[in-house]
Amino acid sequence: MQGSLAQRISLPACCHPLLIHTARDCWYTSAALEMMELEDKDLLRKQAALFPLPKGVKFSYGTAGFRTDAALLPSTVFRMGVLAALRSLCTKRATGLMITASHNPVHENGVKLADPSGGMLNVAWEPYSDMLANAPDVENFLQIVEHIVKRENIQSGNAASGEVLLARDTRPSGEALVSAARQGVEAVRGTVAHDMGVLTTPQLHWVVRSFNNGVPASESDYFHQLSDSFRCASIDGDADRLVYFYIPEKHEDGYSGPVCTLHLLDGDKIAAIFGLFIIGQLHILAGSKSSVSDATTAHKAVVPGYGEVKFAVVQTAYANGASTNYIKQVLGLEVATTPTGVKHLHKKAEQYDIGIYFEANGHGTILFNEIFSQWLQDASVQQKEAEHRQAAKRLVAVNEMVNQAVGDALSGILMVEVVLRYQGWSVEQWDSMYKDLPSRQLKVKVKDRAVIITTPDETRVASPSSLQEAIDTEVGKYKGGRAFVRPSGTEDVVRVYAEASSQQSADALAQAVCVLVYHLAGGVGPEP
Ligand SMILES: CC(=O)N[C@H]1[C@@H](OP(=O)(O)O)O[C@H](CO)[C@@H](O)[C@@H]1O
Ligand SMILES: [Mg+2]
Repeated sequence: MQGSLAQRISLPACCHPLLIHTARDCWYTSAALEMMELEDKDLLRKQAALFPLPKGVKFSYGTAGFRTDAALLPSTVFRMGVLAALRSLCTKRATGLMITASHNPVHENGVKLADPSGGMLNVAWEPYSDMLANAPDVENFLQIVEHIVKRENIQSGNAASGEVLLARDTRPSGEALVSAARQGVEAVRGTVAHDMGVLTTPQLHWVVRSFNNGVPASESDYFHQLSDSFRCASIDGDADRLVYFYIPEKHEDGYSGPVCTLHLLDGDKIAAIFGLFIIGQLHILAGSKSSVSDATTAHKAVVPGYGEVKFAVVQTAYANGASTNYIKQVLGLEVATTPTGVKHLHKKAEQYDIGIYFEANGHGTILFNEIFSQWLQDASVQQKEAEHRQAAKRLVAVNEMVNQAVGDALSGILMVEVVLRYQGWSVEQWDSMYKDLPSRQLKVKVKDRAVIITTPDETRVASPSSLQEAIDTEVGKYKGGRAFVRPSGTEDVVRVYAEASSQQSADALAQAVCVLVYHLAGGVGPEP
């Protein structure tokens, strides 16, 4: 840029402010500018005098703000407080000021400004930052402020019309620097500062943007927005059970009973998506063209170099019938059934090369047997086709990620997220793999729950036989009905489970079976 400083500053106000940018090595000295109101100037002068420029230092706004040893920064931060206030008055919207030196040593600190949009300070204003930060004395500083006010046509007012949101990182120097920034903001008449405390830089930017958009803008609103944009996972008290859920946009199941807008993706659905992912990888390894929806060919995964991979999903009688159908018929997988309780499911799953087991209530994991694990490890390196090596690698990764000692909600979440990402699915798409049959689970108190003896798979009562006959008659009244009872292994009750084609029917069937248990197996207390 050619021309003397005097020439440059006498350019008309409409010229691009970047022209002034070249003046950063010189001090602004024009007296030709109109003065701010006397009282505004007095306040600024008084406050600015508290923050003298350290000797022999030259500041530069750099890529995204000033950054240096924290001890050198109070004057710069004060002045940036003033600039943030001017920018706010100019735009008639809130701006932001962040005190941070990011990853740099703790004795350093820095300041950067956020524009009303929530983005970085408008580059056209960066030259002002440099000029203000380097003004050698108070009078010079005031002249630059006057210049900005005039050039940007800033109307300072009596009413608080400017707002600056301040935040800092956790450095020990942060609090004092925020105080300097606040004094800078409030030295500009009509402007107030809001201290938002410790925030990350992007949080401060988000807060500024939200504030200006008139939406809730606190730190907790930030976290709510983040968490609300996920659908949710729920883990139980000791983190060995996992379910997902989401609230759909609109309630579409037509159920007229108690309002329930929550969609639950339970252990059955987790087993289904894990099954889908694993059979997909086995098909790749098998070089099979069959798709998961081609049940007739999908049944067996015969992998060259290994043979048939024994792969099954293990469930209990509580698995929703729709999940069992889906896993068998759509995924083409073997489904094995065991009595309730992880100890039974785990033992069964160990009988396969890969065994997925899940109880509907979210207990479950995936087991790989040792020989197959070793084969996968080798295959991930030795398979000729890159696609086959990749499929083996994915299974090796699953083998390492899942907790094979017992069901583990934390590793389960990671596994679900990985598979959703691999499939490119939302939680809603996952949910739509199949639609749960309406079901109801109830419990009945009896004198002695041990009077009920079930078949090994717990789906039928072996004794008293009159109870099973009565249940069969009741089930026969409901289209697609299924019901079973069993003594709980953890509570002093008999559990009743019913499924039917509508929620009303499932409720009615469960209720009717409760009454049968009460009468035929020594119910106590009032009739259910
Ligand atoms: C229907 C049901 O949810 N039963 C639960 C419950 O067993 P019961 O035997 O049904 O009380 O607690 C077990 C231990 O937590 C769990 O494994 C099982 O799934
Ligand atoms: Mg638990």
